[in-house]
Amino acid sequence: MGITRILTAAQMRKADEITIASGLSAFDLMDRAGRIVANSALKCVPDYSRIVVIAGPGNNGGDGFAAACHLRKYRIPVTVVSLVPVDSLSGELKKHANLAVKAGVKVREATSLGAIGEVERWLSRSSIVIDAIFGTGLCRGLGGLMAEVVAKINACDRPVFSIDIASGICSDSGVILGVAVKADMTLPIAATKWGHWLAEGRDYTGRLLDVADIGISDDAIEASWRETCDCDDEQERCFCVNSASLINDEYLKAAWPPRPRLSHKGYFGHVWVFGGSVGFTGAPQLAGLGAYAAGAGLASIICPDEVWPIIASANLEVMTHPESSSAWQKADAIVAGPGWGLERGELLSRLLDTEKPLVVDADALNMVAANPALQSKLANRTALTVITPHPGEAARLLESDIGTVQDDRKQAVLDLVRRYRCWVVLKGSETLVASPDRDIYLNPFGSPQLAIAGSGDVLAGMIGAQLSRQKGDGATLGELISSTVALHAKAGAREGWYLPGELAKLVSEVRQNLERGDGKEK
Ligand SMILES: NC(=O)C1=CN([C@@H]2O[C@H](COP(=O)(O)OP(=O)(O)OC[C@H]3O[C@@H](n4cnc5c(N)ncnc54)[C@H](O)[C@@H]3O)[C@@H](O)[C@H]2O)[C@@H](O)CC1
Ligand SMILES: Nc1ncnc2c1ncn2[C@@H]1O[C@H](COP(=O)(O)OP(=O)(O)O)[C@@H](O)[C@H]1O
Ligand SMILES: [K+]
Repeated sequence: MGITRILTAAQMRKADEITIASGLSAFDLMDRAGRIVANSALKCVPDYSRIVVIAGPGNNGGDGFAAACHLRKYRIPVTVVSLVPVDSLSGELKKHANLAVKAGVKVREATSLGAIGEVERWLSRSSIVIDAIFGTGLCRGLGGLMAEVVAKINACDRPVFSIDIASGICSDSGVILGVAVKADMTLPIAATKWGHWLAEGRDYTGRLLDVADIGISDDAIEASWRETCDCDDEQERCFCVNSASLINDEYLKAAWPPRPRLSHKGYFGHVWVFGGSVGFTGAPQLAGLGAYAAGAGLASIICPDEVWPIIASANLEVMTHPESSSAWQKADAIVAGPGWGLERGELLSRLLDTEKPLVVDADALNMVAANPALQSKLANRTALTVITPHPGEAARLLESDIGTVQDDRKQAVLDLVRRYRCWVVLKGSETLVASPDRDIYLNPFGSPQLAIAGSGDVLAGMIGAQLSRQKGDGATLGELISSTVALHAKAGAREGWYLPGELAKLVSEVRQNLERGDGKEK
């Protein structure tokens, strides 16, 4: 399984340009896209009945014509409904339209609202509708004829197969630009786009098929990231995406290799959780359980003296010390914040001063958000640091609001990196992980079942476990942190209701399956 890249529209255009400049023609790219669309769509057609392609004015429409042509090779009856006059097409679009006609594709035009009844009739005769109206070139809200056609597609009760992205979804933000096709499946061309994942995009994409490889190389994609950065000063001001990819099962395997037979608890690291306060005695315990679930050898809690007896007596597994203890100085990694309250700024400041790998979570983030001195310490910390805000905490850290964070999560995660210069885990549906060098990893796993108080505490402890055993096993930091988010999400997506403490158990089951290498994790 290769890496699945995530691109913006500008990056996709740049990667196309680079590929074309290297000798692969735009005609061939479109032909390859069309062939893969045809083969994928055929898998969804029950018999050799008619396929209707709705083609828009740009290259997405061109992919539609090319697909129609390839479908004819299997003698499938195909109608292309062009939403612009076919005579107005030019370049490779025109060539593919001509080839489609030659191959026996019925080409019809619907270029004004008066034709909407016709469109409805063609749709009713199709076994599957291929949406080739707009791809990454959509730049403004749909209106008039285009909007009416989209409404008819959504009402036609046929499976809808979108080429590249559901028409009407902004490929950079996932928001609906006026109206959008509600696809049953989408075939991403050359790479996934942010719009498949963000905002409403994920719901409108339907099943996201494997990326169609049309010959745009990884090198071209990496160059597109570099060449679409328009910052003046790479060192100081640049906060464009350096790379973006989906977290996949390979990351999980890299992060949890088989346990060495001669290993011991020290090998897997000792995580220390700083947290707990009156009313919030469970949070550090959940983080401790999370640390064990992700594979830590030892987990301990340091909590305020007044809650120490409660936390210490509530569990056997996680060692518990009052704040006066200095045993934590041997920690392999520290998790600060779960249930800690807002009165622990001085201790947090000391932890920021250490060279220990540190996860800053929950109330520790709230203290940072309220205190410029802590902000500066966090931003200038040289040791490995991960912050794990949910959207509310992210808004506080950015002096913004939750709506702004959620409307552009990619930008929010980059803004957090720019400001705090550390690893960022922006939680929520489709959690984003970003490195200080602005490599972004998107977590496609999970379930709204995770929206339960305490599940974030479990995750913080899990990340602590990964940081405490970074000595191990050859996985990169990006793999370690993003696979931890994915493991938590996979465990949380398992059938049935669970309490956050039980989530730790589910995490440990998925993790053990990975370590055994028996591939049974679901
Ligand atoms: N080099 C190529 O030829 C390749 C093209 N590809 C396909 O091409 C697509 C991108 O093609 P384009 O950049 O031509 O973009 P689109 O095909 O998405 O559409 C752009 C056209 O739509 C018009 N438009 C935008 N918003 C509109 C609105 N709201 N109402 C009416 N018209 C609107 C624009 O003026 C432009 O003419 C990709 O999504 C992919 O499907 C890929 O197959 C990769 C290779
Ligand atoms: N709708 C959702 N879909 C997927 N994951 C979710 C959803 N809502 C919450 N989560 C996950 O659940 C966890 C909640 O963390 P957080 O909000 O910090 O909770 P708490 O502080 O109560 O532990 C995060 O890992 C988040 O990504
Ligand atoms: K489309």
